[in-house]
Amino acid sequence: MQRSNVDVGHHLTAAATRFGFELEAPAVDRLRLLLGLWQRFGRAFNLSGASDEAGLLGHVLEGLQVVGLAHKVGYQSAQRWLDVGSGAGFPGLVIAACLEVQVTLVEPRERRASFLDLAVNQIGRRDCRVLRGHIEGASWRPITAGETVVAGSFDWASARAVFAPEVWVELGKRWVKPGGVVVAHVKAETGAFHGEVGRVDDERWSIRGVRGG
Ligand SMILES: C[S@@+](CC[C@H](N)C(=O)[O-])C[C@H]1O[C@@H](n2cnc3c(N)ncnc32)[C@H](O)[C@@H]1O
Repeated sequence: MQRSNVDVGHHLTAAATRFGFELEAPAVDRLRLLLGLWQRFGRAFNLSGASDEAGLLGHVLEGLQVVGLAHKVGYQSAQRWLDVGSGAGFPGLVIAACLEVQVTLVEPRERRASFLDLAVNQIGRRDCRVLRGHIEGASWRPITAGETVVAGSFDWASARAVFAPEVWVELGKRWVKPGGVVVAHVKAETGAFHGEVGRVDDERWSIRGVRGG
């Protein structure tokens, strides 16, 4: 079923309210723009997963849970956020659309990284950057020479569907500063992680924040 723009905006703002924050009009506009880009370019850039609006909205809503966690735990503008294995931009592009944090989106695959570049520019977030390469433990293996990313330098780190959650929580702690927060996506029934500082739940997925040492 095709929703009107009004419906989509209402759906997004209602979800944000459910996740404990107010989604402002510029963020709604950016998310609408992104939904258009995912639908238009999904096939050409080989972005895996849903390309219909209902499926995409599911991914966006899970990203809004992450934004809700950032509000709940307490983020500050201009903080540095690392999103590993962004793929089509989940949750990295949703974060860039909603929060005034500097997002570094890491994605090894060329066409996906090109799409992320395009999308970051289209939503007017040129302060965010897209890097092609792999995160391996606390090491960075670049594909594009000269691009660096330094372990222990981020305030927040997320990775959805890239590593097993318990592996990611330990790995992510190496990428955040002391006191930084690692964001994990887990099934709702998963027990609390050691050092967990907040969670935002929906029916299927639970987003957890774990404080780095
Ligand atoms: C299953 S997709 C998930 C994409 C997105 N996070 C999402 O939830 O839709 C995993 C992505 O992680 C990337 N990836 C895999 N291993 C990686 C690594 N070691 N460092 C950075 N990215 C990685 C892949 O290229 C792929 O785009």
